[in-house]
Amino acid sequence: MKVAWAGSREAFQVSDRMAKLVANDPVFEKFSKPMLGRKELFKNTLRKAAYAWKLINDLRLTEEEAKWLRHYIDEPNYTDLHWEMFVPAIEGQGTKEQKKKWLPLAQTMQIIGTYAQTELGHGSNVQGLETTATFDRQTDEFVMHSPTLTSSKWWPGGMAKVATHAIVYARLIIDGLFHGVHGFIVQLRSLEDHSPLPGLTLGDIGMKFGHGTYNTMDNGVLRFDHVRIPRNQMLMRVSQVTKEGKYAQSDVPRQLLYGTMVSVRQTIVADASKALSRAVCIATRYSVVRRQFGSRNGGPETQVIDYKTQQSRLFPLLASAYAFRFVGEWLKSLYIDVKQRLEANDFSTLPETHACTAGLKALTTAATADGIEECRKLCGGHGYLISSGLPELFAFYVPACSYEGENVVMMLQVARFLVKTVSNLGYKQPVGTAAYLGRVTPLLQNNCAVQTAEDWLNPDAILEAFEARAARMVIGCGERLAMFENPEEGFAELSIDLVEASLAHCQLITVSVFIQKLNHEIPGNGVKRSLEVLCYVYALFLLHKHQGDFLATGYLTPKQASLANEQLRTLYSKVRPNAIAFVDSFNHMDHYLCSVLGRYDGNVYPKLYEAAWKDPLNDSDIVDGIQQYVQPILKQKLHYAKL
Ligand SMILES: CCCCCCCC/C=C\CCCCCCC/C=C/C(=O)SCCNC(=O)CCNC(=O)[C@H](O)C(C)(C)COP(=O)(O)OP(=O)(O)OC[C@H]1O[C@@H](n2cnc3c(N)ncnc32)[C@H](O)[C@@H]1OP(=O)(O)O
Ligand SMILES: Cc1cc2nc3c(=O)[nH]c(=O)nc-3n(C[C@H](O)[C@H](O)[C@H](O)COP(=O)(O)OP(=O)(O)OC[C@H]3O[C@@H](n4cnc5c(N)ncnc54)[C@H](O)[C@@H]3O)c2cc1C
Repeated sequence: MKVAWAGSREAFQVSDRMAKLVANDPVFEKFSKPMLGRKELFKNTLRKAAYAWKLINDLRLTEEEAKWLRHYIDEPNYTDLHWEMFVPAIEGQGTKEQKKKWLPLAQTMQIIGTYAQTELGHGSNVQGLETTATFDRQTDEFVMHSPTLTSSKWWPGGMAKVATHAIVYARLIIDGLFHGVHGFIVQLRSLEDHSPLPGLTLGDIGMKFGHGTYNTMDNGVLRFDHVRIPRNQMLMRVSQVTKEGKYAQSDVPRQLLYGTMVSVRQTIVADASKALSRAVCIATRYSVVRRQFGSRNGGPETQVIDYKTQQSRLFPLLASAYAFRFVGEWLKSLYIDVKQRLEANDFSTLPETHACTAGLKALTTAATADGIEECRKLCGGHGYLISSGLPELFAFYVPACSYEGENVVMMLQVARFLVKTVSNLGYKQPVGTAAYLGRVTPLLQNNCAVQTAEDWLNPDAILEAFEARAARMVIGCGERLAMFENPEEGFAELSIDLVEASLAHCQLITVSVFIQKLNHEIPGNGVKRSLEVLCYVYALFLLHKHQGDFLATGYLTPKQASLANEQLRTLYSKVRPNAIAFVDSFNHMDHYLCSVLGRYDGNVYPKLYEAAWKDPLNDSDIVDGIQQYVQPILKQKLHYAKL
């Protein structure tokens, strides 16, 4: 199962080696992080990042190994933006000459970059950005300027204190004409003494949610006061500006300007299963250790994992972690394929890839963030302790619902893709993830054939149910949209339904990828049978949660919906004996989990007790402030008993 989770034996070995490297090195200790102040916390992160870079070079780690190393260090920092956004932006949007100049500098970290798109006034609406890049023909330069307060760049990670360079998105202006938003490589700091270059105002935007998690990142603010950069620092794969000031667009579609976001959204989907599996591992192990009620004749109480209600909250999350792992793997292969096509100037699959990355990013991050919080509740009161590992994991993860495309905004992008697909149905056969929309007639006409709970243990029945629900919701939206004279007005009016239809479409993708995975790639019958159980749990849990959709579209009868729920209960009993094995298969080490409740050895209570004594408040019996503020209250003799 560890191999099935990792994707291959080799993938397992690489990640396992890197997990151990990090866990066994005292530099990467992280348990004390929540006790540090912001400055200490930040310096500590800089120290770890520098040491990691040294390890990467000394040990000659491959790109894959380096990624795992950074992952297990488990602290967001400036290198995330450098490797995941700055470098890919140059790779995807730079010309050959630009790549030749900038990539070697970035890949050896002689320069450190960030991705400066969002502003104080605009994040989602990229076309609304206000920073200007005005071409000056006399000097062959662009003048970068922040004309308003709301045009201040706001959020870019690593920008406040570390990055030497940024890809800055700004409105291109030539001779007073606006030519859309483009990316520019801008140097921010001196490579000699790290001071901000003239004309730039740079700073940190302040503390973020949670203490020891995202505050290791220096998210920054940046303002330009007429800062000049050479013309050849505009990323020019998509559009070019000549020294005469002529604006030209190559036959590469404009959407490629958004390519870095497609790349990172894909990574975010691939990473969702890491965060969810981490929370599920903690909650499952603790649910086996924790006992409440049910003691008979002085025997042990019931392990909380044996309560059906606990199972009904925990096991769907376990199944979701596996579903997200597989859909992440699948999306990565879709992305690699589109990347190769784009390099060969084949842009045909870009719209579908954009819809998949946007929609699955929204689906997986929302479910993961909610899932981590549910795992915290599944651990009862102790889940609220920092030492459970869950509050910090939640604080770290939850911004994924907003960054890289706010989730609802992303679902609306999926909706645009679906509406377009439906409106083209007469003359363009949908393919890939939308192929089912080419079979609307049977999907709209045939209803579910399930008659017993057993009938739900059938991948074809499940797939058809999810296809019929999504098709009926998408087609329904299409029909209602057609009644509006102005399509944009209609889209806005129906946006709630469109987001729900998009979610149905994305859930269909996750369910069908899970089923495909079982059909083709699982080594070993035991592993395959166990994963089949999780696949059914995932699908039937979604069906139960969204049964309103399945009923309202008329595909299911109430009886069939209740048979699905009955089957789900039976499936939970099948998951229970393997629950610990399922979570051990994630191969998460104690160092990575950083949780007393999720310890591999289950030695929870003595370690919880021990961890409590490490709190700085327990350094002495009488702490600072008691004499000054508590003793006087105790000693005063007030006339009235109550204030
Ligand atoms: C403990 C365990 C691990 C935890 C893991 C945590 C996760 C970490 C994972 C990975 C590490 C990565 C490190 C990164 C850390 C995060 C840092 C965050 C960075 C950022 O947030 S950067 C800023 C991101 N900003 C956005 O995403 C903005 C969102 N807005 C947009 O994308 C767009 O503006 C828009 C799509 C909403 C609208 O675009 P626009 O106004 O231009 O107009 P449209 O008319 O709608 O679109 C035009 C046209 O283009 C198509 N389109 C849009 N986007 C794309 C795209 N990306 N690719 C291809 N095509 C695109 C759109 O569909 C339209 O097409 P049609 O004209 O309809 O054909
Ligand atoms: C931790 C973190 C790190 C970040 N790192 C970076 C970075 O490195 N570089 C960078 O450039 N940016 C970064 N960002 C910024 C991030 O990309 C934006 O915050 C994100 O894209 C969301 O945009 P917004 O803040 O403008 O949200 P808004 O769009 O203002 O969202 C507010 C609300 O409005 C709703 N809404 C907006 N538009 C619509 C619409 N059309 N229809 C319906 N509802 C709508 C949303 O659903 C949401 O509920 C980061 C953000 C965070 C939280």
